[in-house]
Amino acid sequence: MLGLLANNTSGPVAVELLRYAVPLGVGLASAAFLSFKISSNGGYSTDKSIPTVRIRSGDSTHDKEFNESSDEFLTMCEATYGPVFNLSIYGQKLTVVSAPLAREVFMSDGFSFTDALDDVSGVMTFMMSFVKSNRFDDNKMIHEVIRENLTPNLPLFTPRIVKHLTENVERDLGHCDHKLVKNPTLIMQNMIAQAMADVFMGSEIAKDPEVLTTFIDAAFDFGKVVQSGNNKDFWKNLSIKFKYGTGTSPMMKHVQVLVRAATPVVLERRRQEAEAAEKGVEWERPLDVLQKLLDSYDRYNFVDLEDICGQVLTLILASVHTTTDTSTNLLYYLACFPEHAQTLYEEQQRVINEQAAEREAQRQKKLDAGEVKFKQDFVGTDLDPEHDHDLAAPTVKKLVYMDSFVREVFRFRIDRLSLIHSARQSTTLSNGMTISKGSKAIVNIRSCHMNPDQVDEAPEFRPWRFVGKSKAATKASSDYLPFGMGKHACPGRFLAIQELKTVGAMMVARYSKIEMEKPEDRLKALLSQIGDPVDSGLYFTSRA
Ligand code: HEM
Repeated sequence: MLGLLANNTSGPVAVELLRYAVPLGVGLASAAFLSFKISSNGGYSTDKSIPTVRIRSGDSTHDKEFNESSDEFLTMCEATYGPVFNLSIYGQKLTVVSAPLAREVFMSDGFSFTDALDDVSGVMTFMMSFVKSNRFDDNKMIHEVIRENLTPNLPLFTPRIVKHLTENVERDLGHCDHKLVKNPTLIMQNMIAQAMADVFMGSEIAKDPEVLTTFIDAAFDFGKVVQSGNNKDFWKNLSIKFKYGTGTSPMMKHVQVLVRAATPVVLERRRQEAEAAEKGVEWERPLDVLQKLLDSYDRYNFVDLEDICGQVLTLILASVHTTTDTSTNLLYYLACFPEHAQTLYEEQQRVINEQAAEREAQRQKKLDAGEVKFKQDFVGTDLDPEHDHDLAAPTVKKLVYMDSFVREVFRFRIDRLSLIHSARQSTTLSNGMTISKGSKAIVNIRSCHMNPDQVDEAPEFRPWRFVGKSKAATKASSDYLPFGMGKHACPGRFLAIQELKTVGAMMVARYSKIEMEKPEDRLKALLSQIGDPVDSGLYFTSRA
């Protein structure tokens, strides 16, 4: 069934490895997960006006109290100490910044998420080992490439994404009669990797089984290095630089897979482009990120194809694992709230029926006007009746209940403390407190997502709360931070949400029931974080 997967991602080992995979879109990698990698770097702000929360007698840190009930503990801290306070938690000394000041952490240039990630894991040295250009640009190039090329072309990418998702779900899940899938992540990762491979490298290269394996395994291999201890330790860091700074990075094998698969395709594209130029006709540029990078060769001073494939690898690390994790989590929400799955199904039926009727009306209009002679002349055109019921981009856009559901899942499933930022310079918040240079601020996401002033009945999962509001699942704001916000807000969120909504729509269309294998794990499933897979499998039952 999952024949294309490499051995190490197709069994229980994969689940274990998930714990260690830290993709670049590390917003999801919880502070708890990163904790064991840091001991003394940074620390809390030296500003004396920031209170330090008293440690409970008998404890040596705040971990135990936090773990007993993070909501209660954080509410108590805010009530007693105000929105900014210091904690000794996750093996670190962190300054917690809560709403309404949390947004300032994202909006100020004084704070960096990437620096914090590097501080706790030494990840940048490793990242630098497989790209040759744009190394210290603070993700500017990759951000631009996504913003200017990928996001605006999403409507064109959507049919290809849908095709891969559909093919995969039909092959790996198919018709089910209360079929137990022990590890739905494996199905999701295959689907997402294939769709991403098509978008990033183009349809032809995406067919290559080794490329697909790279899309799946890269984050695991990356995680294995990044998780291996306190990389900021001087000797450890030096050894990482020595080991991975010289082209011997374990990621290079993935770059080489991409280079090998891309080389003939790129040569053929060059040939076609030259031929078109010779004939004076316009060459129809292939639609994928690879082509966009090739076209931007001079703009970004890329060094060679290996460099370009290294940049694609960065994108893979940011996208595949994060989107796989959230798609899998979405399935658990559908299982936990079957009554809402029915509403989502009905919405989809309605929207698709409207689409089909609209297309039929357009065909009729053309026939009436004599623009098209016979009905069968529409076959193979944009108005081919075969595609009347497809999930096209405008259709996915109209799934407002699905959008609200997805946003509510992200809101509800928050990691209470997350998105650590390093202070690049001393920065004074609007309440007068200063986060001193070199210290670490962590965002109290609970105070943002569960803020009773902004969110009605915040502790409740209310999936339709955003319907009719201008709060799309892609829209970052101070009460919705799964993608961060401000200048560095995740540029891939438009693609990620498009895929998530499509996965959700496909699943409710195909399966009348998705159920938890172990209903007692319900709460864990709802609140599980990346790298912390749920123990319970899922049962699937097809619609009649
Ligand atoms: C559900 C899936 C995803 C989640 C939850 C997620 C989350 C995040 C978060 C929290 C950040 C940090 C934002 C900050 O610094 O404030 C981030 C950054 C980033 N993400 Fe995503 N991401 C996802 C998918 C993707 C995808 C599909 C792509 C690529 C197509 C991508 C590319 C990036 C890049 C390049 C950055 C760095 C941006 C910068 O530093 O300017 N992500 N992501």
